[in-house]
Amino acid sequence: MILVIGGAGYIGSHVVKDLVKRKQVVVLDNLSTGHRWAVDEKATFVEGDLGDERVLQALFETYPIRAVLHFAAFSLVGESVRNPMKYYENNVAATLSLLKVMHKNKIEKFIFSSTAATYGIPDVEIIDETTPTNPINPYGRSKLMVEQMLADFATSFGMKYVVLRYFNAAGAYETGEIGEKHDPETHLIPLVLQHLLGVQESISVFGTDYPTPDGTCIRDYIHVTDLADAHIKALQALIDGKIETATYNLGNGNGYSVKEIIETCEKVTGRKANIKFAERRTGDPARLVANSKKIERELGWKALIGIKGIIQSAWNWHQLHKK
Ligand SMILES: NC(=O)c1ccc[n+]([C@@H]2O[C@H](COP(=O)([O-])OP(=O)(O)OC[C@H]3O[C@@H](n4cnc5c(N)ncnc54)[C@H](O)[C@@H]3O)[C@@H](O)[C@H]2O)c1
Ligand SMILES: O=c1ccn([C@@H]2O[C@H](COP(=O)(O)OP(=O)(O)O[C@H]3O[C@H](CO)[C@@H](O)[C@H](O)[C@H]3O)[C@@H](O)[C@H]2O)c(=O)[nH]1
Repeated sequence: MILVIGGAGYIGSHVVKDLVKRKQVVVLDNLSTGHRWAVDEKATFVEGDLGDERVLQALFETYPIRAVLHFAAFSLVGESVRNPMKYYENNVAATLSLLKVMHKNKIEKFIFSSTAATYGIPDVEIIDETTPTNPINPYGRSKLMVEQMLADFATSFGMKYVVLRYFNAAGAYETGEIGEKHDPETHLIPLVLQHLLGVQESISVFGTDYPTPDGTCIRDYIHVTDLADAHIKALQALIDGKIETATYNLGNGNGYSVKEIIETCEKVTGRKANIKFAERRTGDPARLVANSKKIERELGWKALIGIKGIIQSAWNWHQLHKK
């Protein structure tokens, strides 16, 4: 059985949908940002907090858990700058409780949702896993701290883990059952699409003076189903003993500026956006683009869906669930 913490959230619920086809799954989620309806009905659902050691102990005693996938976190760059305490408490302190209870129960296999935000402002165009980590906001630092704890737990306690550093997740499940629903929404692609559906009056571009060709921030967008596939492959490799510890980037390898994303959304939807140019958002690096060749080489994973497919699938989801 596999324990998925944060499995009611956007990325976690997509991984659960694919995982239940292969394994028995129990989801722990406190529903702080996730949704009960997003959890596949084949998974067992437990409502509870990651930081509650009694809840975790009960889970490990009740279910024969072989591995843990850990998605639960707060993950908004801007919010982390305004309220770092919230981030260190949930992302670091609560995760330490989890690792402690896992160690006590001799659960060794762990997959961790990390982020491109651990790299900060890299001095290379394309980021690989050897690029130095130097996060510039509390969110990125909170994720890097957990990565460092994992390395120490591996050295001292023999923990086996895979750190997956996602770049910008977007898109929805192909059946339209689940997709991205954050409240409030802060991510670029869903906000542009909600605007094009008439839910928001305009779309703001945060910063036009970045050192990029058109002055707006560049990101590498990765389809949530591609992310799910990476988790399935990483989990299997851990279970098979093919890898003991590893850190992988997960991106498409192509960067798109905020302006390019808005233009692609206009093309996919056939609608015109009302764009407002605004100040920079604190904590945003100018450019984050991945080299994900390491996981391709070692686990045979590759992103299959490009930017148009990502936006098309998100558009299908938003149209279906406008209300
Ligand atoms: N969305 C992205 O583009 C992106 C990119 C890089 C990394 N990540 C990481 O991926 C993970 C999932 O992101 P997401 O976009 O799906 O976020 P999300 O907010 O949709 O999902 C997080 C889930 O964790 C749950 N949760 C949070 N704190 C909890 C706690 N203390 N106890 C139990 N459950 C708790 C929430 O209720 C939610 O269901 C996060 O760790 C995030 O940092 C996301
Ligand atoms: O209304 C908006 C919203 C966003 N942006 C910009 O669009 C880009 C992408 O922003 P967003 O979609 O909010 O994603 P990021 O801030 O890049 O962060 C996401 O991607 C990171 C990995 O790169 C993850 O770690 C985070 O959890 C996840 O929220 C940034 O330059 C934003 O400033 C706008 O210009 N207008």
